[in-house]
Amino acid sequence: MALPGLSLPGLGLASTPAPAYGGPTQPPTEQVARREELPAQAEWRFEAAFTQQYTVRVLHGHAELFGVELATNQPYNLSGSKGAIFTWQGCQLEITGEAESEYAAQETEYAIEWLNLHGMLETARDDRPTDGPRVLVVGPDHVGKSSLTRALAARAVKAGRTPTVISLDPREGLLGPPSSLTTVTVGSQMDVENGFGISPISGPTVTPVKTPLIYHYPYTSPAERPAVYKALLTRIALSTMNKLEEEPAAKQSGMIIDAPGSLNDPKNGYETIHHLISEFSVNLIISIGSERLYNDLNRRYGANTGSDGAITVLKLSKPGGAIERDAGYMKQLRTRQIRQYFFGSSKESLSPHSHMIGFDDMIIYRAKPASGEVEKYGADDDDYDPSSSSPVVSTNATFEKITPSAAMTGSLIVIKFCPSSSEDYAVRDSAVMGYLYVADVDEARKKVRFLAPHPQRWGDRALVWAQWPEAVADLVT
Ligand SMILES: Nc1ncnc2c1ncn2[C@@H]1O[C@H](COP(=O)(O)OP(=O)(O)OP(=O)(O)O)[C@@H](O)[C@H]1O
Repeated sequence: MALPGLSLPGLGLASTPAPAYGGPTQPPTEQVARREELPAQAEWRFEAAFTQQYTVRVLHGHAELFGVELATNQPYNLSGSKGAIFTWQGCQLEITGEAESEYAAQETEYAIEWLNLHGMLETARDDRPTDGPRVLVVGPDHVGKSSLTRALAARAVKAGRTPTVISLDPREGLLGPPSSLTTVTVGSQMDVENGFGISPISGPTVTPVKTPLIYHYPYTSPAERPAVYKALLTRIALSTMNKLEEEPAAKQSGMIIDAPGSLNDPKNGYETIHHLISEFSVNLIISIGSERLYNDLNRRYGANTGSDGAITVLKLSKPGGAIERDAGYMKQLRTRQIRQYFFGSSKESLSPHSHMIGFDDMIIYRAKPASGEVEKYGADDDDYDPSSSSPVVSTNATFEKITPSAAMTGSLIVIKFCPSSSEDYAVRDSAVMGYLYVADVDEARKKVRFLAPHPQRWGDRALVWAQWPEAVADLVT
């Protein structure tokens, strides 16, 4: 079955240009630019829908978006984003377009807390050059954890460091589509519009390369398959630590781990937080937006010394501007991330390639849905042993082999580095080589047409049908 409107050059079908990035936006209309004067330590908070053209330009003074400085006189397209442009000394902005919400705010004490935290990390980096800070950011959903992570990384890069950012929320990808758990050492400044930008696993890039190592967690929440999630954490920690051992400057810069908000749950999340702390030898825990979580962690770790020394637990308040992103917005964000993976961003467009492969020439696995039994936290935890790489018992296998079907149309397929005949645990633990998009499944001719970032085939690798994130029907129009 072909996707409606599928007509991308390279897919062998009639050609019409596909949008290079993002979703469809409203046709540009004549927009009147307006000016906003921000006093010192104020911020311009905005929520622009994906369909709204929204551009901001700094006319005078200095301003930043989550730690990344905006260049004077350059227009930034902030369509489909929510955030705050902050100024330390005051600035004048020129704003063009409509937003769902926009206002100047002066309750910005959080910015000073974040700057102090950066100062504290800098001191730790200078005091212990061979052993940088290992920071875990935890808290409920929508309290600014990812924004803090981004701001700390941006400030560290500005200070000449190369921090490693570890993003562990399967609902939102970093340098990859949702379901990616990413570790990346950041050596160049982030982009105001596109954050961490585009990864080379998406295709050849011209901007300074940030090469991530990506693992795949095929469920929406760690609580769905805690043993699978924990096994991946162990794997990510090991690869990250090994990499940092070879790069003294990155090791000194340390790591910042952005944990999913769903871990803020004593019953279904705390055990995973403890596992995270131990696997990454975390020495600084930042708890945002939850007194209870802070107290629970402080009670357990505040006075403790781990194998590498003391663990500090700090509490930060939730920034006033951090807001809930509803299900509709998150779905659009996921679609945009998938689109960006194949087609690039506003800064840099990519050209994906088409591959037609017969059913018999590939082995595809599907992540088994978490059964009610496994969903209950701990039920599949008994066979989890972080110190061994032995397979999980077959009753708790993560994957099953499937025959391609039309139901896969519009989904992502994950190419793992391991061979297609690997054991269940090896497929689970293997890093991601890249993603494919299922453009079309011809059940009669037993062929699948994939969209891939690169022209060359991937050889004998395990392929995993990702049912999360959900299929995107209009990726190619
Ligand atoms: N000071 C601020 N002003 C305006 N918007 C903000 C501010 N801080 C964060 N936001 C926005 O609020 C939303 C939630 O923030 P963020 O993603 O950092 O939270 P989170 O705790 O990581 O959430 P989640 O756990 O759901 O990923 C984002 O859209 C972010 O851009």
